[in-house]
Amino acid sequence: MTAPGHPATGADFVVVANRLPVDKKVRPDGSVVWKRSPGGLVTALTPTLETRSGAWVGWSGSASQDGSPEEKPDVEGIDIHPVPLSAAEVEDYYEGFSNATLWPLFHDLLVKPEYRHDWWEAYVRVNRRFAETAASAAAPNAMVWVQDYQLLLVPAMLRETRPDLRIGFFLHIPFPPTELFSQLPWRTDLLEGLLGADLLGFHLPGGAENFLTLARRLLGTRTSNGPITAREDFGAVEYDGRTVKVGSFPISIDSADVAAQATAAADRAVAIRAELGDPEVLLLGVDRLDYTKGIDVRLASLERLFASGRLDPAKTVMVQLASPSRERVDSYIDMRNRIEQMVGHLNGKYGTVARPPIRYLLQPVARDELLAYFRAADVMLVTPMRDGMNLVAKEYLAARADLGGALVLSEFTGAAAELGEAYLLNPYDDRDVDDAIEAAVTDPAEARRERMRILHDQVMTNDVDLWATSFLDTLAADA
Ligand SMILES: Nc1ncnc2c1ncn2[C@@H]1O[C@H](COP(=O)(O)OP(=O)(O)O)[C@@H](O)[C@H]1O
Ligand SMILES: O=P(O)(O)OC[C@H]1O[C@H](O[C@H]2O[C@H](CO)[C@@H](O)[C@H](O)[C@H]2O)[C@H](O)[C@@H](O)[C@@H]1O
Repeated sequence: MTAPGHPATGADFVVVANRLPVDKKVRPDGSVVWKRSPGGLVTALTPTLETRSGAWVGWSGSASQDGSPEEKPDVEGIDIHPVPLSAAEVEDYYEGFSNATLWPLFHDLLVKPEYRHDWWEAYVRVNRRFAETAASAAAPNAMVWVQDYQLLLVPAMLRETRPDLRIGFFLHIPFPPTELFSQLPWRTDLLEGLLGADLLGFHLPGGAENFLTLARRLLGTRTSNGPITAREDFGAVEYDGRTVKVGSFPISIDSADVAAQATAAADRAVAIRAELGDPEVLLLGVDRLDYTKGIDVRLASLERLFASGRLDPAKTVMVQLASPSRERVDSYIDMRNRIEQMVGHLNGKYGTVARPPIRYLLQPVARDELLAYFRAADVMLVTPMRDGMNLVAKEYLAARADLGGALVLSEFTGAAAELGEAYLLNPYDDRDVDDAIEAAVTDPAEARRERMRILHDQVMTNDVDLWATSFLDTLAADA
């Protein structure tokens, strides 16, 4: 049956995400090129997008002239539907409400969120545009999968016009406890927006449980109270005559592909170590430059370890590969200045002209080069104050099919829930951070190898295909 107000044709499976799987680049001469972005989400969903008739609704990553319609890029196997954003909407919806209100609030208030009604109005307007584009792209009774905190209102907006659709939503960042979420002047609207979905997915059971508590306290809805476990036991909210299923689906990576590519990069890994002067210990950090990632935590720890002689700066090199992110948001500008000051301080104090202990790049690194770094590093430093999952940790483990290396991992990442054999640390406890890094450097080789064997197997078994399939099977199950 065709529901009124939408086309009889269209895609059976529609992904709705803030970003498209391609980025628009405008050349100096004004011509436009679209570059495929090799993100995990695209890799995970490509098989489903190709086997069903699949569409992707999202933003190109650049402001369009006056918000006028974007041309449609050609991507094999996926029908792309760009959602145009004007320069003002990029400021208010993306940099503002998404990344200066929701992002810090959902990451434990690491910086103070700003609550601005003009940003909220832009967020509602842009969410409606995403919902309308998705509604016109979807075939009758299609499955629509909405992604992340930029689009919290889309599920209810879609249901309003397209009650025939099966709607899933996945949150890629932590879901905060009621006490934090309730700071939002628009808390009820956002909660009702999410409850438009049939299935709500979170990385961890804790996020799903926070959501159930919130729905109960804020809307007085009936909710389940049994335990939630990853991919197996689900919660439920009774809302508006429907049951909304709530579950935990920890995301992962294309593990086999990362392992194969990293193995192929083994020679380059040797060359990287040589370029760095063949240090005794090579430490590595790889992050978007974000205040949640704890880049400052690891630099401060190195300072203490060098100062106390627990690590020798003449024998140690730390490479920090940072990719620029949200560069016009104040808290990101502050963070960048702080990190760059710390790098300069450490090199000034503990380096020689020929050999600074910290090598810092602020630019995205090509995929094959990144995998060679993973393969070269003795210790991977993943020290976020808070992180929904952290795919870097999983990429490092998959890259170490040789069972070399060691992973230092913050307990405050989603990944830590699955990776108990890592050198876990509390990033708020200086001594714990120092001890974990020192142990990862100095533990006997056999002990480190045994940890890596377990961790590598874990990531090879639980890959991104399991994430996507388990979510979509659960969404389809009660249709
Ligand atoms: N400097 C960099 N160069 C290239 N890719 C990077 C860089 N830093 C991070 N990445 C990639 O970006 C992704 C980051 O994912 P994740 O760790 O989950 O955090 P987030 O999505 O919050 O940035 C990973 O795939 C990682 O390899
Ligand atoms: O789109 P940007 O503003 O450039 O930001 C990049 C992405 O950052 C966030 O990533 C999260 O998702 C990862 C995969 O689930 C997870 O491992 C990580 O912990 C999260 O921080 C954000 O949620 C995405 O929407 C952004 O595209």
